[in-house]
Amino acid sequence: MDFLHRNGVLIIQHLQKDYRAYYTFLNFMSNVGDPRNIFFIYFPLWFQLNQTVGTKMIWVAVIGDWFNLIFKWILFGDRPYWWVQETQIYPNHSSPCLEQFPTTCETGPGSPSGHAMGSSCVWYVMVTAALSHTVCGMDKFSITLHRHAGGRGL
Ligand SMILES: O=P(O)(O)OC[C@H]1O[C@@H](O)[C@H](O)[C@@H](O)[C@@H]1O
Repeated sequence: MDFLHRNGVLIIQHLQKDYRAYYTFLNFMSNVGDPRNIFFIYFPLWFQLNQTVGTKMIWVAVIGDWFNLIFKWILFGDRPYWWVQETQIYPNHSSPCLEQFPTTCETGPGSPSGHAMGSSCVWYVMVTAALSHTVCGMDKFSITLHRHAGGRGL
């Protein structure tokens, strides 16, 4: 497990150091996908626009959170920012310094990440809804075009 955590810390350090320029963008994407927005924003909004997508959104929130809770009970994983303080693998107080953000300062088990699971579900529902809307719109457009061309005998 230490091997996994150690490599996780290396990846976090790499992202925090080399992708600092993308901080605003990544933080924005993370906040947009925040599962708590489902109840306050996405579900009411989508339910007005499209009931199927709205219902899908609420099911994703409920089932995703439930699975996350079960997996957290089973895995009971350490969070990187406390693991680096507790592990003995870094000699003489040489533990790496990891930057923390409001969403990472949680006190419960960290694995699997509820934020990552929830955000990917939110993004999946929104992207598939947007894609099917676009494809549907293009299909209607091509049918209209076809009829129009057929009516003119082209
Ligand atoms: O399990 P993680 O990754 O710390 O994420 C949990 C948190 O993720 C956030 O996105 C949710 O808004 C919080 O409600 C939740 O507690």
